[in-house]
Amino acid sequence: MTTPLAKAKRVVVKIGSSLLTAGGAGLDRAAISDWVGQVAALRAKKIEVIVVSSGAIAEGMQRLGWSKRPHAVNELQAAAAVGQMGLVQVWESCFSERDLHTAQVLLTNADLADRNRYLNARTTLRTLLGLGVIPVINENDTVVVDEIRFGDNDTLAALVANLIEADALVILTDQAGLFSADPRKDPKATLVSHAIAGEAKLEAIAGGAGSHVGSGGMITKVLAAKRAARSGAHTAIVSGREADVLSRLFSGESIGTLLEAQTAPLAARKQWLADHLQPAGRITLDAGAVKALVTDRKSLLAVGATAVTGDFGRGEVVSVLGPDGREIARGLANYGASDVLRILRKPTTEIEAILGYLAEPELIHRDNLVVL
Ligand SMILES: Nc1ncnc2c1ncn2[C@@H]1O[C@H](COP(=O)(O)OP(=O)(O)O)[C@@H](O)[C@H]1O
Ligand SMILES: N[C@@H](CCC(=O)OP(=O)(O)O)C(=O)O
Repeated sequence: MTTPLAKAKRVVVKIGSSLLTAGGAGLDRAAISDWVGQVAALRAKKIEVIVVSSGAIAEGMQRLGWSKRPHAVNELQAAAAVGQMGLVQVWESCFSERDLHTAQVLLTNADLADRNRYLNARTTLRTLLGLGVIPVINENDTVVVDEIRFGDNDTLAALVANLIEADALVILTDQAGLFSADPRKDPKATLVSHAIAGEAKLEAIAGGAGSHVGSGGMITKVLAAKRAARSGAHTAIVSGREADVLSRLFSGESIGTLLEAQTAPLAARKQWLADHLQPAGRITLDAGAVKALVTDRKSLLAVGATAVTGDFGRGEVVSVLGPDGREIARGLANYGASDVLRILRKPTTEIEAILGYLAEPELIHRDNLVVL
């Protein structure tokens, strides 16, 4: 039986730090050259590939002679800046040996959180793919501080899969896949070969932190699969050391863990909303408004909003909370925070008299709202 990956036409391949640097010992050029050969074979089969490559910090540490990963953000940033040079040099030279062009794309959370920059990134990546170039993406570590970093590239890779509407996300790591428990700690752990992305039990078994070289561990991979599934992408978590791993995966062979996407793809706009990592504010609703949004699939009206926090402007993404404070939806606010405050609990017919204008009858229109 072949897996759904046999039909993939556009894929994101994420390679973790521990693999790329052979556990922290410096970039593993032979391994990179081998993956590049496999990517070239996929391209020859007309499969578009984007690589998300970690390893800048690990390579930077190696170059600077640091044996322990620093905690200070400025040191991590310095190591990333040093290491990124080595990382792209190796990717570039390995791809050019196979007559393929590469492009370095460094992204931050803020780039994907801003609609304009998100659209720019999407257009650029699509253009590169159209030109037959292999984009090599990493987080732009030097310009982000801890609170706004992705920190692990699993999340970034999932967002890239959403961004370009990939059919599949492959996460190459140092384990054979997702196990029933951390195999470093539990020798009896068994491989989960197939599951539905987003199943709650996956998060429970992936709880442990990662290796000392990588940062996310399995939990970020399982969450990345959930995120990727929102735009219909299946995720494979698999050992990068498996021979011909990419070629075999995309021939439909079952290797490692396949976390299948079941949900129909959301419209691109809604997907962007769902992936917004840092909404600019929060609007709390009463129970009636929660029902209108979740059950009746309606727009949000001011009459059902009871509180607002944050300093957002019209058109910005806000998080929508139920009376218990749990996030239930995200959407684009039709009014800025200070105006929302003035029209809380007010019927639509009173908005113009209170604010002196009526931007839209709804606080958030259904088309700009995604229930989580
Ligand atoms: N249930 C699990 N199955 C497999 N690996 C697990 C699990 N829970 C925790 N891990 C750990 O996650 C590590 C992989 O994460 P990480 O070190 O961040 O890798 P990468 O650099 O590839 O992102 C594994 O080496 C393993 O020790
Ligand atoms: N942007 C960072 C990646 C951080 C990281 O450790 O990611 P990962 O190994 O995928 O868990 C780097 O290049 O070092």
